[in-house]
Amino acid sequence: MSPPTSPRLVAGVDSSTQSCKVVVHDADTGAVVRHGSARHPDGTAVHPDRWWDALQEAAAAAGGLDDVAALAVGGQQHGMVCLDDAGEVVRDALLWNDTRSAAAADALVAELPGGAAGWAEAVGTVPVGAITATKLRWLAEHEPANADRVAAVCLPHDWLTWRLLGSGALDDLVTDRGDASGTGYWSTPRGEYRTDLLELAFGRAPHVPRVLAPDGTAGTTPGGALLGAGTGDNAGAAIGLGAAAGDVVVSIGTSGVVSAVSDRPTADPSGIVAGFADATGRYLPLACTLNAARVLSSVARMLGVELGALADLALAAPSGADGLVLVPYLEGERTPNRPDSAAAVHGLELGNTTPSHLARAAVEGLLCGLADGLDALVEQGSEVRRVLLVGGGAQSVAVRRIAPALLGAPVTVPEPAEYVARGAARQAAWVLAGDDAPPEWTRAGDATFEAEAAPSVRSRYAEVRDLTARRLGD
Ligand SMILES: Nc1ncnc2c1ncn2[C@@H]1O[C@H](COP(=O)(O)OP(=O)(O)O)[C@@H](O)[C@H]1O
Ligand SMILES: O=C(CO)[C@@H](O)[C@H](O)COP(=O)(O)O
Repeated sequence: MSPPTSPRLVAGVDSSTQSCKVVVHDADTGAVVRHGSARHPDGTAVHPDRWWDALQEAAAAAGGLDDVAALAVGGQQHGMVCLDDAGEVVRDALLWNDTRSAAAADALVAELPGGAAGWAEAVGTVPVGAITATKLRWLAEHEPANADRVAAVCLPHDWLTWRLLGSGALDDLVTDRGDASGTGYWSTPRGEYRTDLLELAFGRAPHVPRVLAPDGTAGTTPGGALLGAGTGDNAGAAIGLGAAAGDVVVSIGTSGVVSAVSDRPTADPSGIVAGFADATGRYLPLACTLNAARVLSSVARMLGVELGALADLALAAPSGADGLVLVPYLEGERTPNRPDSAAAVHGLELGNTTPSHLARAAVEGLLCGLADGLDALVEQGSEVRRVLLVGGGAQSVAVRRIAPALLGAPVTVPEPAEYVARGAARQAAWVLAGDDAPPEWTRAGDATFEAEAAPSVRSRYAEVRDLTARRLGD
């Protein structure tokens, strides 16, 4: 009898806003073999070395990567990583949720002929403070000495892939179409860089990463593992979930995201739907809010309870919280574009001033913002057969139960797993196999939630969502 053979292993990395997760999978079946994670620092400007440190810590916690045949990195989108001509980081990266470039975004929208519609046609997305191009404009205007040092600009997953490659040569920087499509200077409909828009934003065109095909390889790590192209975290989640036509993915992490894979690019001049690309050669129209899981943790802190108790409180109040509405713009907001707004509570009456009502209003406010994004996605042509709910916030039983009523569709909660890391690992397995399509990895353990639609909760939220105070900032 021949001895049992060990499975071939692949790893996926999710370098997200709050943490880094490393998951090692069986390349053939997708089964999780081992995993580890490490925290990222708080804040919206972070030195990329901290992501590298967290990746090392998470990989060690996952039992190391020495026996892994291939790996790929999924990462938070849009963050501006600037390198000088020696490959040194010029300044802390400005993350997707850093809103200091909101005025630069307005200026860039005004400067392109056609304004918002012109940008939507050109690259698929109307720039807001999240988009990399606006951060470059901010840098050029506010830190000219740093701007002068910039030889190359890339994104978090590009930089980590480059560090894993280890050559240190700027020419070895690579990205993929999923993450490139969030820069504001790569055209989703045309599949190529718009160097003219990079120059418009920054005044000149620094070196940018080569865009690999979805099954392309960045090379080999010094340890001998094949490196996949990697992608942005939302494209990573879509491939990790195996999202198909009619599936809408709602992710409640640091950001709130509603996205759907599509065979055609979108161009939404309202700016609500960002016309991104996915990690398989298709498209990923997406609406992203700045305020998601942290709405729940913040309100839990206000009420002095844990997240589980917050969910119980929310479920103890009636639908609509007897008129209490929480508009959750704790960090300003991106969709809708309200970078200067603070959060608000409306509709206080003697009868609804209980912890339970506030907890309910927090869950409903968070979900109403995502439901607005879902409506916009449908207007852009996405079909909704079911909603797949993922991210840390999907662990909340209140979110699971209330989401179908506000999103207007059955909500499927896949078995808790790191779907971004799984997507990156599936991409790595695809590169390793050299096949035409990613390997078939099956998922088990979906739970489905249904509820009667609650249009009155949506309309009460819509009445007050623009009634907010100005944000004083941090
Ligand atoms: N049971 C829960 N209820 C509500 N929020 C939760 C729960 N479990 C985790 N979270 C939140 O999920 C967030 C982390 O989710 P994750 O998807 O990993 O975020 P990110 O990818 O942005 O780092 C944290 O803000 C955490 O508080
Ligand atoms: O900016 C976007 C999408 O456009 C965010 O979704 C970021 O990609 C960060 O994601 P999380 O850390 O919340 O997963």
